[in-house]
Amino acid sequence: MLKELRAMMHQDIESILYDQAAIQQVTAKLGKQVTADYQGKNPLVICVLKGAVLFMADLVRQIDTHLEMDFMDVSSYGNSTVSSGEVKIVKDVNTQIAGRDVLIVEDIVDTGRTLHYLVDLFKYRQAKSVKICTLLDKPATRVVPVQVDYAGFKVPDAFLVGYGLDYAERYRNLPYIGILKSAVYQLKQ
Ligand SMILES: O=P(O)(O)OC[C@H]1O[C@H](OP(=O)(O)OP(=O)(O)O)[C@H](O)[C@@H]1O
Ligand SMILES: Nc1nc2[nH]cnc2c(=O)[nH]1
Repeated sequence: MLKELRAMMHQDIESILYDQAAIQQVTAKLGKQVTADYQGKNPLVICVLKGAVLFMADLVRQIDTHLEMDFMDVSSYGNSTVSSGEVKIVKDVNTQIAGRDVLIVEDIVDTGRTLHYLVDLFKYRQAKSVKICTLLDKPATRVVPVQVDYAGFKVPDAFLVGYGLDYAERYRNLPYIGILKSAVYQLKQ
């Protein structure tokens, strides 16, 4: 049953960009960089739900310093492949931000709106520092500027799913990252 569902989801994928091995390799590299930069700092590592949850789980296991974790749920795409332009907080963090070294963990930076909003928010809350670690960076579609401190892969201008990334809440559980066939969403938008 699980295999059949996986095969059905796979039929909607145009091509696989990064398989599990590639994701694991780049995550280990990012973990080493973060480890080196945050020695003795006890960073507050904030996962941006829902897309970044798988990356966060793998990344923190590659970071070799004390750290704290928190989770923020923000959304701007709904069931569309196009940003609504409005970032909505669905769930805020529970931790006091003032004085903390904040590391935001994202699955993808696309228009940059989500991260621009979050960086401003954490600076307003007087974080000591705010940095961004994203698995995927799509620079061609940037609308607002964002300084990405750690990036796994630079990706082309295509709608990606898998390994946490969804279309209409589907495909997050694919173990790889692929380009979604446009036929899947063209009729629905
Ligand atoms: O750079 P941007 O254009 O703002 O896009 C990036 C954001 O879009 C996705 O989240 P989405 O709003 O789809 O919510 P989700 O993580 O719950 O899927 C992704 O997880 C990022 O948070
Ligand atoms: N699933 C998914 N969500 C996104 N949010 C911003 N860009 C993307 C993308 O390419 N795929």
